Amino acid sequence: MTLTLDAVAIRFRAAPPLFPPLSMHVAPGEIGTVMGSSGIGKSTLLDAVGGHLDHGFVCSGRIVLNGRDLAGLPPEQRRIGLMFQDAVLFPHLSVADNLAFGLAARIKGRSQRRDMVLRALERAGLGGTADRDPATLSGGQRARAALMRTLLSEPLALLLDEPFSKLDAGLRAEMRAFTFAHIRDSGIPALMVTHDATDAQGAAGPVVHLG
Ligand SMILES: Nc1ncnc2c1ncn2[C@@H]1O[C@H](COP(=O)(O)OP(=O)(O)OP(=O)(O)O)[C@@H](O)[C@H]1O
Repeated sequence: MTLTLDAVAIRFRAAPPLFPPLSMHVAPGEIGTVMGSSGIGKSTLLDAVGGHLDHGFVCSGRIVLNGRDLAGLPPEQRRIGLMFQDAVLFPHLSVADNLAFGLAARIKGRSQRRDMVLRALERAGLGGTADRDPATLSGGQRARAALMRTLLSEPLALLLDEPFSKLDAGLRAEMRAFTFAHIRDSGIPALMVTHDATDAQGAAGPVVHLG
């Protein structure tokens, strides 16, 4: 699975483009990093890839996932996972039901879903937390559970917008290593927006600076 941005540029209505045309190739399991000053359009670029551009924005160039040009496709047909600063688990569901959420459409058997969720929790170092209320987990545990929920939905690519910026320094290093290792293992391409040069170094993939 690969993600290719080919001369992608975004403008708002008749305004000039937010940044010069951007090209980047992200290989399977690789993490491409987008850096640049505040307001340059980094989050808007992720919106364009995910299919969530606000009304009035126009995207030119090509965004190609696994050989398929994404132009005009709605988000649900793109199957792109998202990871944001705030790892939000549904508060009214147990940890296991949170992870099972994205599986329900694809895996019909309840016990099969449960097995997949328990295995994912083990992999994330969260064995034994399945039936707990998410509010009883630590911030780091919640962040790991949220990432596993996203990966279990088998996205074709992953978008990360400042994924570690709200975590304290120790947790940030741990979560960075955890996230990047799981992306590499999953073999999906990821695109990460960050202000933090250490994130970019850890990602060890292609890096672009907008503007
Ligand atoms: N719905 C909108 N309508 C008009 N302009 C918008 C809209 N959303 C964002 N913008 C503008 O588009 C530009 C890019 O915003 P964006 O959030 O993508 O920047 P960013 O590089 O991610 O910034 P930051 O690093 O501060 O998060 C900004 O100038 C912003 O004001």
